[in-house]
Amino acid sequence: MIDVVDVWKSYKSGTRTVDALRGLTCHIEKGRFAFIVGPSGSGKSTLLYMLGAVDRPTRGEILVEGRNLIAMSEAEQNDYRREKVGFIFQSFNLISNLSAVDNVLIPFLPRGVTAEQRARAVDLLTRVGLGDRLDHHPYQLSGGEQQRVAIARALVKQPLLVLADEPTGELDSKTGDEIYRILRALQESSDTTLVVVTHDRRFITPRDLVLEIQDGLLAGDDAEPASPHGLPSGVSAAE
Ligand SMILES: Nc1ncnc2c1ncn2[C@@H]1O[C@H](COP(=O)(O)OP(=O)(O)OP(=O)(O)O)[C@@H](O)[C@H]1O
Repeated sequence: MIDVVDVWKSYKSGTRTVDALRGLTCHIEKGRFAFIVGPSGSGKSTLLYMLGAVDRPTRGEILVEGRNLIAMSEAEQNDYRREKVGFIFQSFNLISNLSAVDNVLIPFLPRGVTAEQRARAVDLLTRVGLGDRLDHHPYQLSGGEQQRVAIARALVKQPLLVLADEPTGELDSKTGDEIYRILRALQESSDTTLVVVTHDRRFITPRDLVLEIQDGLLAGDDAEPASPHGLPSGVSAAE
């Protein structure tokens, strides 16, 4: 479902160029729980945001269900992000003057919310354990509860892909466990593909895909030319 082929991302800062990704190739099957791990500065978030068409690679291809994100126009990329991708951020990014249910409905606000969409938002909030907090505002919710609202918001449009950047980074470890339990339950009950950047490997199970990044490449790919074919050696999938 997702094919990343020989992707480079270079940032210019002053006279220096930083190659955040250096010809990275990987494959993520539909419905997988995939973790992007690796040292700080290795390119994890850069890869995640490329998958969400938040930014364009300098070179390479990113195919999502056969469509090349890089060849899309700005308008097509906006549609892709709006319709196909749910984002979960470390800092929740809720709107403070909206209730929990209205925060979940944010993706639909520009075009008007239907009764079916509202019902889906209420159902998702109930499934993440916030059925009795629908009208609470973010300041009335704990960090873990706010992240649960953000998870419901990411899933309400039934996206193809959910991208999470350190979703438990601002939470204590017990709350973090709870967030991963919820993410996993929601992911297993749908065919959504979930890609999570994390420093915390506690949540990885043998069923998950682990993309280990080092220096802008999958670990182990350093000595090899990036190839659009074959299984990159940094991919481990214990199935
Ligand atoms: N907008 C930017 N401009 C210049 N350099 C950038 C930019 N974004 C990222 N970089 C650089 O690209 C490299 C990879 O950054 P990235 O954020 O993807 O790493 P990361 O693995 O997610 O790190 P962390 O775990 O610390 O969040 C780093 O050297 C970073 O400084």
